[in-house]
Amino acid sequence: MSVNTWIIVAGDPAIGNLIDTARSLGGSVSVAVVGPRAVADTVAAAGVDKVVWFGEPGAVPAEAYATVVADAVAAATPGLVLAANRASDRVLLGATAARLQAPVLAAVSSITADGAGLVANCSVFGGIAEETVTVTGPLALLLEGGPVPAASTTVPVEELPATPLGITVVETKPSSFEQVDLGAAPRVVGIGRGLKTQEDLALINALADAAKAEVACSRPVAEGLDWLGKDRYIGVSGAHITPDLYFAIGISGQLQHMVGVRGAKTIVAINTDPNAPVFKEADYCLVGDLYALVPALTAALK
Ligand SMILES: Cc1cc2nc3c(=O)[nH]c(=O)nc-3n(C[C@H](O)[C@H](O)[C@H](O)COP(=O)(O)OP(=O)(O)OC[C@H]3O[C@@H](n4cnc5c(N)ncnc54)[C@H](O)[C@@H]3O)c2cc1C
Repeated sequence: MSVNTWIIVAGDPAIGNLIDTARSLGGSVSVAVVGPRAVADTVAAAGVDKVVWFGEPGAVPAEAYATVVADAVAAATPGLVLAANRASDRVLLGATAARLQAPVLAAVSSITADGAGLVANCSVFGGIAEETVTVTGPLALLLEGGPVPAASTTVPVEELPATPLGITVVETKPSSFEQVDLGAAPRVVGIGRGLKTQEDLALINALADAAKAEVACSRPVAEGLDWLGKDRYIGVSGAHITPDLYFAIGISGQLQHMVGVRGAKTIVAINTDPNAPVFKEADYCLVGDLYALVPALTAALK
């Protein structure tokens, strides 16, 4: 059984993982885009079959398009609707699922189609257990976005006239931390409580620059120590990432952290404790002091 899928995008075209998931089910892959035209153009070149775009949003937040997106996607009667696990995307997916009377699942590790419907494996209790569910009607899934793929073909962007709901952005103030979308990063350097001072983040930033990576952290570094923004911590209550390469540096590797990096293709861990749990899940285990190993790695990468 093949399944026709719609992907909903609210301003961030990082949907590589969603396209792979949709393609694995064999049906058509269509995308509904809310946001600037450039986002629709990027998605149209990412290896999908159809892209619809709801026009320039101006000062209107993506959430204002919830009903028009829900109506357009529901009219196509998809078997599956996907969105990346980001704030605005979640709102649009929820509205569409309600319109389709479809259940919404999050933390899904795999999805397949059999003769009767869809079968999803979902991680539950913070990754301690996995639940298998079957769904006979349409289904909506929240997944990690993944880097946007570059495909060889581009499809035309179809513009749909849309009247958004009455919400307007009147002011935007930047937070004191630089925002980051870890889900779209191909390489991530994660730092934990093995770092002694905030000033020592300079070592981590230098490695990230050399590796062309984003900097992330364990939860205590962002909540408690407050050395990095809360959008930079990874784990069950933080970001779930799917990079090609993840460095776990001075991170013990507790379950609550590791469930956020299980989608990483390669994990390199640095820890002074040879029995640190992180080494059970790492592909490359460097037992040693981060203050010696990180500068050495940075120099080697340069
Ligand atoms: C409900 C709940 C939700 C949670 N959600 C999250 C979450 O989403 N994300 C998350 O990260 N955590 C989460 N936690 C916290 C989690 O359980 C761990 O406490 C946390 O991940 C530990 O962070 P850490 O590895 O940085 O620190 P630690 O566990 O203190 O580990 C520090 C590590 O650094 C090593 N080290 C020390 N010095 C050096 C050195 N010089 N060189 C190299 N290595 C060194 C140590 O050997 C140690 O392994 C959650 C906890 C709860 C209860």
